[in-house]
Amino acid sequence: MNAQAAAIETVAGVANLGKYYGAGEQRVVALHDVSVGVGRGQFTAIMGPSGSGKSTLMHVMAGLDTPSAGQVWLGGDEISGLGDAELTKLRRRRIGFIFQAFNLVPTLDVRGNIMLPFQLDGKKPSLQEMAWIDALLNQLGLASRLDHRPHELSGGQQQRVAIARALATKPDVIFADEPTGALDSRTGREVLKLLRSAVTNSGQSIVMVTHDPIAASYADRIVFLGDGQIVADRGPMTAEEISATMLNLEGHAA
Ligand SMILES: Nc1ncnc2c1ncn2[C@@H]1O[C@H](COP(=O)(O)OP(=O)(O)OP(=O)(O)O)[C@@H](O)[C@H]1O
Repeated sequence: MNAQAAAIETVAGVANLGKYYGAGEQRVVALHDVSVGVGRGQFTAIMGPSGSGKSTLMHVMAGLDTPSAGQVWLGGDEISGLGDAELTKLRRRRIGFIFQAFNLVPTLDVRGNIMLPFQLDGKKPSLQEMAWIDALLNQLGLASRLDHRPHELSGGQQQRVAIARALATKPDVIFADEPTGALDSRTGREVLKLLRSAVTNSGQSIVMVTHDPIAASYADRIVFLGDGQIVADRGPMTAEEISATMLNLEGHAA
């Protein structure tokens, strides 16, 4: 893949990415020569067996970790080579995160958690941004919970707060790491529908790491990793087709 072309057509991408840990006998190749671009306004799932490099790829794409080799792009900007301070600013302004464990601030209520990205960036939301946040709160069924702290909410409600927080700033891309991993299957499906709707109805770009075939079946595209490399890159698939592909990959790895 041509890195420059990827930068023009994609909202986030990596070119010839390598991530290595340790040296000599201890050397672990987490990712080797991975090139992939994530489409703007698309829901992309990253799947693969345990240890295949999913989290590492997500962390490097999101500027949470630095590459050992290759380039990383966010929109038209190369972010590989940026220092910690610049990466922190970039993550605050241009990237949203949704984690398996929700990662809400326990001492802040729902409103405080959703406003956090603005606060950390030292700015007040504009009137337009406030209107968008109000619409999100209504859509996510959180309007009557604004004064509640995370421990007063169910897991599904907490994840909805995390989704609202991620969507509030309309980031270039949202990275979701096993967003349904801590939820029962019914609540998990509700969360997946919300993510799907953010892509379909609001044009948000989402990259989701998961090993749940049902979660990945909500995506427009599924990138399969095996042993630190991309082994398949597909359009939408059913959960059954995804399970079969995973079994095949795990069979090869065994
Ligand atoms: N800090 C580290 N030091 C050494 N090796 C690491 C480190 N982080 C990850 N690895 C190794 O890199 C490889 C990829 O790990 P990664 O966590 O990206 O996989 P994964 O596909 O997300 O796995 P899982 O589904 O189990 O979370 C694994 O072999 C892992 O042991």
